[in-house]
This record gives sequence, C-alpha cells and structure tokens, in this order.
Amino acid sequence: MQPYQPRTPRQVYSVPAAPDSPSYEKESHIGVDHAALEAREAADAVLKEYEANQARLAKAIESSLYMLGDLRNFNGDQWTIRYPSLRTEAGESSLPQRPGMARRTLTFADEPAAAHKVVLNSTPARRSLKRSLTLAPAAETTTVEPSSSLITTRPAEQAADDFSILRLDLNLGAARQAKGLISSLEKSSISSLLDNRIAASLDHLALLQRRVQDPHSRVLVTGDLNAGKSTLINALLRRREVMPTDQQPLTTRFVEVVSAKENEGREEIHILDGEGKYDPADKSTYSVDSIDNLEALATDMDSDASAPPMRVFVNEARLDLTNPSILHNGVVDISLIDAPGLNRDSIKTTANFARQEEIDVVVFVVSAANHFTLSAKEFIWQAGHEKAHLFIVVNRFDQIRDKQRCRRAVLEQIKQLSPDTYEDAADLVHFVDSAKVALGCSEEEDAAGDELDEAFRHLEHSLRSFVLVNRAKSKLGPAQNYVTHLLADVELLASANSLVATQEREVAKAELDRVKPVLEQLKKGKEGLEESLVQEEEAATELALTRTKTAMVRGLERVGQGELAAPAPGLELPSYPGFLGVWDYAKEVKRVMLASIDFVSSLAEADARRITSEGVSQVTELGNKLLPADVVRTDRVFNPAAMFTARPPSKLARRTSGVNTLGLGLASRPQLAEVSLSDIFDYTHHISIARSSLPSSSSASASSQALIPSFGAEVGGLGLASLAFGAFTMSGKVFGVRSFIDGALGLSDLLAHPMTRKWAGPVVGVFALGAVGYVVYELPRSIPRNVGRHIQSNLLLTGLDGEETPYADAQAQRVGKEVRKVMRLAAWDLRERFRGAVDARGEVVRESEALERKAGKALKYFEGVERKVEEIREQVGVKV
Ligand SMILES: Nc1nc2c(ncn2[C@@H]2O[C@H](COP(=O)(O)OP(=O)(O)OP(=O)(O)O)[C@@H](O)[C@H]2O)c(=O)[nH]1
Repeated sequence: MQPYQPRTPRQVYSVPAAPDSPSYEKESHIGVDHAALEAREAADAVLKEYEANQARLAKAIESSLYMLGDLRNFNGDQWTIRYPSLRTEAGESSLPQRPGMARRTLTFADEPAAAHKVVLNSTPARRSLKRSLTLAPAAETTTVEPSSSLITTRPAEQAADDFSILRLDLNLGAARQAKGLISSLEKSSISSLLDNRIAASLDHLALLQRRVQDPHSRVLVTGDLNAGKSTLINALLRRREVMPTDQQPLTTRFVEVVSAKENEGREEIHILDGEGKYDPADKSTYSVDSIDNLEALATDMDSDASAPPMRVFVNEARLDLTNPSILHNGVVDISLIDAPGLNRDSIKTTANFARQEEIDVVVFVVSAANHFTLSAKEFIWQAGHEKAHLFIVVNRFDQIRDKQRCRRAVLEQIKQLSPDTYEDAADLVHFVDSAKVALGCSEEEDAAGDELDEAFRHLEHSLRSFVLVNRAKSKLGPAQNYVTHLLADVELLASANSLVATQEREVAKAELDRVKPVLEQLKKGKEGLEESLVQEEEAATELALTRTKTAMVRGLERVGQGELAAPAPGLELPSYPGFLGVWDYAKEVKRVMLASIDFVSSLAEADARRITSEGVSQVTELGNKLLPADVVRTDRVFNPAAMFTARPPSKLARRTSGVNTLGLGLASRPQLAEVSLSDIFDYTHHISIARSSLPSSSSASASSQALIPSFGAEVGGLGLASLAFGAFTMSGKVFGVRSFIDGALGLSDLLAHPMTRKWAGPVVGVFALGAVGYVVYELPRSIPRNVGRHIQSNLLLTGLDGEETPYADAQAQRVGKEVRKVMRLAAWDLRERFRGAVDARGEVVRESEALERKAGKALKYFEGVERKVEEIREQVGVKV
C-alpha cells in the first residue's frame, strides 16, 4: 500500500525547462502574463482538489469512527469477535491461483488447532487494500499442530494476510517463548484484547479527524542573514513594516506571524513561556505585549534562536479576489514564521524547528547576490531529510544584472542540494524582488494590482498550493493511509467472522433439524404414554385384586367346610385324640385352619408379584418404544420380593402359623384363635337348622334350599351361603340328622298316647343315651366343621379387628394397593424420564434457536460491515 500522493503543481505543469534552456526565462514566469495565469489556475485546481479530498477524508474518518465504535459495541454486547490468522501452508502457494485469489489456511487465535481452508480475495497492495474470505471449495476443517506463525513476525510480502492497525500483539514479554500461550488464550480474552485495540484505533481516528480538519498551517521562513526574510513576509502580508528590516542582521528569535482574526482582530504579541504548550485560551501559557514593541522584541540582541518564540497577530492590508490573503486561503490559515538568519549558532535550532510536524512548508530565502552560502547548504542538508521539497525564494533578484547567469548558477546549486526541489523548480524556485512588493504597498495607497510583480504573484500562488500539497502529504496522506489499512483490517475481521457466523448458524440449524423432530415425537408420545400408563396400572391392579379375592373366598369356603383353605406344605388337620382331648383338638384345628388361610394370602401375594412384574415389564416396554434411543433408560430394577414388605412380618405370626408367609398371621390373633364350646358342639347351629326346617319338615331339601338365600343375604351377597351350609351337606349325615329330628318330633306325638307313656321313660332314656353317643361319635368330624364355620363367618362378616370390610375384600384391597403402588412407581419413573428427555431437548432447541438467531444476526451485521467498508472506501475516494 502506497501512501497517498496528491497531485502537485509540478504534475499540473509541463516538464520544466532546463536552466540552460533558451525557453527557461519564459517558463520561470517572470513577467509572463500567460504563464502566471496558468500557474494561478493550477494553484486553484490544487486548492479545490485539496478541499474535496479533505472533505471526503473527514467524512470517511467520521464514518470509520461510527463503524468502529459500533463494531466495538457489537463485540462486547452481541458477539464475541474472533481474531483470525491467515497463513500459507506448504504447497498452497504453489497452487495455480487466479490473480487476487490465494489459498490460505485460516485459524482463530482462541482455537489454533482448528484450521479452515479458505480463499483470500485481495486487490494488489499497490492499490487500496481490499480483502475478503470465502471457504475453499474443498472446505474442510483439519486439525493441525498449533503453528508458531502467530508468534513470529510476518514477512512484509504477507501484509495482505495480516492485520496492521488492529493487529494484536499476542506474544508479550516473557510469554513470547511460551508455546502454549496462544491456545491458552480464551475467546473472551482475545475479544477484550481486540476491544482495547479498537479503542486505541478510535482514539487515533479522532486525532486524525482533528488533524485533517485542523485549519492551521505553519510556514517557516528561513535563510541566510539579511537575505530578506522579513521583507518577504511583509510583502506577503502587503504590509510595509510589520517585520522589522534593516541592512544589517536584525531578527534574533522566531517570530510567528498570525492573522489578527485568530485573536479577535487585536494586533498584539504573545510571548510564549517556552515550557508548557501554548494555548491562546490559557493566558498562563504566554505573556502579552504591544505590537509597537515588535521591533524591539524581535531584534533584542539578548535573545537568540533558542529564545521562546513569539506570536504576532497582525491584520493584512487588504483582501480581494485578485489579491487573496496569504494568511487565509479559504482552506487553511497560514502562519508565517520569521526565523533568525542562519549562522553557526542558529542552524541546528532552525533545522530542528523545520522538522516539526506542524511545519507544513519551509521557505528558504536566498540572496540572489550570495547564492547558497555554507550555512544555507548545511541547513538544507540537515532539514532536507525531513522536507524533501523546499520552497526557495531567490530574493533581491532586482539587484542582479545578469539574471540568466544567476538563475542558472542558483538552480545548479539547488540540483545538488535538493534534487526533489529542483524537479519542481518551476513552482518551487522563485526569483523575486520582495522589497518592491513590500515597499510598494502601503496602507494608504493602493500599490497592488498592475504594479505587483507577476513573479511575486506566481510565488504567492505556488506557495499556497505548496502548503496544501504538503498538508495533503503530511496530514491527509497519513490519515488516508490509516483509514485504508483500518478498513482492510475491519474487512478481514468481518469476513472471517462471517464465516464463523455462517458455520455456527449451520451447526445450530443441523442441531435443530436433529432435535426438533425428536422433541415433537416425544411430545406426541407423552400424550399416548399417559393413557397407556393409566391402563397398565388399572389392569395390573384389577387383575391382582380380583384374583386375590377369588382365592381368599375359595379358601374361606373350604375352611367353612371343615377343610384347610388350601393344601399347604407342613399343614394338616390333627388327628382326633379322643373325647378327653376334644378341647385341645379344637384348638389345634383352629390354628391349622387359620394358618392355611395365611397361606392362601401368601399365594395371592406371590400371584400379585407375578402380575406386577409383568405390568412393570409392560411399562418398560412402553418406555423403550416411545423414548428416543439416546435417552438413558431406567436404572431401577424391579424386585418383586420387596413387595408387601412395608409391614414387617410378625415373628409371632410366623411361628404360630408354622407357615413361611408374610400373611397376616391370623393364628396369632386371640379373638380368632380362642376356642369356645360352640366350636365343639354347636347346638345353636343345630337348633337353628332344626327350627328352620320345621315348617317344611316334609321336605328337607326344600328347607335347605330356603336357607341358602337367607344366609347369602346375611353375608352380603357373597354367594357363600351354599358353601357354608355345605359343612353339613358335605358330611353326608344330613339325612340321618333330619331323620333323627323327625323321629323326635314324631315321638312327642306318640307320647301323647296313654299307652305309650308306660314305656316312654325307658325309651327316652335309651334315645338320649343314643343321641349322646351319636354326638360323641360325630365329634372328630363336627369339630373341624364347627371351627371352620366359625372362622368363616367371623372373617366373612366382620373382617379383622372389627373392620367393616370382609376379610377377602380387605386382602384383595391390600394386595391391589401394593400392586398399584409399584405400578405407579414404575409409571412415575417413566414419566420422569420423559419429562427429563422433553426438557433436555427443549433446552437444546431453545439454545440452538438462540444460537441460530445470534449467528444470523451476526452474519447480517458483518455483511453490513463489509458493505460499509466498501462505502467508506469510496468515500475516501482518493485518486490512486
Ligand atoms: N533591493 C532589494 N532589497 C531587498 C530585497 N529584500 C530585502 N531587501 C533589503 O535587504 C535588507 C535586509 O532585509 P531583511 O528583510 O531585514 O533581511 P532578513 O533576512 O530578514 O534579515 P535577518 O532576519 O536580520 O537575517 C533590507 O534593507 C531590505 O530592504 C529585495 O528583494 N530587493
């Protein structure tokens, strides 16, 4: 990238004639109206061009400030800007490439291991640098060894690959050698380093803005002693005696002549204190003196070139279109600095003064008679390094007779001393008579106009143009250069981050494409799941409940018939021990029967475990079917043995019943285990049967039929009446009993006859003995029936412990409750997994959507930045 090269007056004009050329006299613009007119036009063109460039550049800087400030905010608030690094891998540079396109490897400072193959589109460095990145056609992300390219200085020819203004120094101090440094820097740290860099750039842009818009320009007028510097300044001001002049060396210190307009029109002198920075608004930085004392102060023999400079505010004589002010040329306000004449003491100070950045032009005044003295040559040699072009005024030209020889000799010297100045000699070297202009003009009379020497007018125009050209070089050029490089950096940053945003958006989209359908499927499945889980729970519970109840009812039926509720290992009815042991016999029968009921309970529990196990498997199956494959399945293992353990098993119950069951331990319940007389001989039962059969004694079978519904009603419609009554019918003795009762009833009729009363006594005795004998004989069979019947009616009617619910129902409910509990747990677990899966995917969807939005926004933003860069580049619009 080359710095801005504005057109100089030299470019406007034709190639100057050589000093020895016959046409030189003409082209040196002495007394030639046509050439002077051309020169003025050219100077005006320079002025216009400067104005246009200045305005465009100021606008471009302002736009850059806005864009960069915005980028900085975006970096902090919306997006973490990644810092790219481009490098050429081995083989990439050897690939055939189209002009302006180059394959590069792109990495980011926070992630040096992930490399992307990209194509760098850049304009040749000679012109305004323009860069953009696109992914290489065979784009692939490769993992490479962290390259040390970021911690080495890039060769100059790789400038297109690197940042200049926004370049981050990621390898400071002792960390320079630390290989892991780059990779250890996090995205946010790099982003904040970048933020600092942007902030610094914003400051610099603001400084450039001030410089570009600064209307002040300083012209240093120096030269040999007595060369006519002060006279030249007076002539430029059209003031006869502003700066003191004399035949002998006079000026002893630097005197800056400034338009009084900058001092509210007051003509006065500011003497700088020479220490702090001069600030016209701060009176502590200078002292004020009267303009009348100027001569005394400027020629004070006690002062020298090192004395603090003075600022003299003066009014110019008159201003009109034909005679524009030198101090105000419409774009910049020029101040003229009258320097002490050069001698051994002042050379160095003046050369240093001339090097100051604020000095846009050095006007070197030579006496035509003396040409360049040794001091003059030394100064030009010293100052020439900084100011390649000098504005040379060969003064007192009127005093020279052989003007051509003088000119030739002076130009020859210039050619040696300052070749660049010699190149533009037609505009930069002027042979004039300042005294005539200075003395010819007075505030009273109009000495300007036709009388003014055309050569001097040409000098004035050239000087104005030269000031602008130099300002363009010293102020606009660097500013434009800076903005151009900044734009290229921002463009590279935006381009690389566009790639990042595009990729992130694609990743987010892919994630959404993957997760969204799964989430939908999950949500749909969840609705069906709820229904299925309820069904599974109901089915298992209902089944277990029904089967338990059936088993319990059947068991009780058997007990009511004097049998065990179910054949149980280790349980059997005891053998009859004889009449004397009936009591113990009844007790043992009762214990065994109760234990057998417990056994039925335990069988029902085992059955419920199996049902639950199947139900839980169904729930698991349901989960397998509806849950996405990547969701972790339940880690709960169903342990059927753990069912029905909420209530600790009663040791007493187990010992008493002798059955290894977790049932209720009925035998341990005193109210059940107690044996009563009715268990041995249930006379109330027999009488109730007898009574109930009396009305229909003619039909025993009918009476037994009638009993069934009444008993059935008594037990709440359980349909157990026939079973209970079966205690008798099953014995096979029902007819014998009935015959006996019938006989007894017939006997009473017989006793009513007087004849039979005689033998009735013995007969009754025999009958009673027989009955007793019969009862005693029947005890081994009737006791189990009596005991069983009592247990059955106890449990059927009142349940346990006086509970309202009959025993079979209570058991069924207990088992059902347990099954429901387990099924609910399994369902809850599955629901939780579903909820977790839905939540997790919902979160992924939310995050991916946010990322997609963010990346989309960033992409749009960076595309906008790239467009803005283009716009500003056009604004900079400097002709290249
Ligand atoms: N004839 C003629 N005399 C000139 C010209 N320029 C300056 N002088 C005279 O030369 C003398 C010195 O001029 P100054 O302007 O004081 O010179 P200077 O370079 O400012 O002097 P110091 O600053 O003291 O070094 C004065 O008497 C001027 O009148 C000129 O172009 N023609």
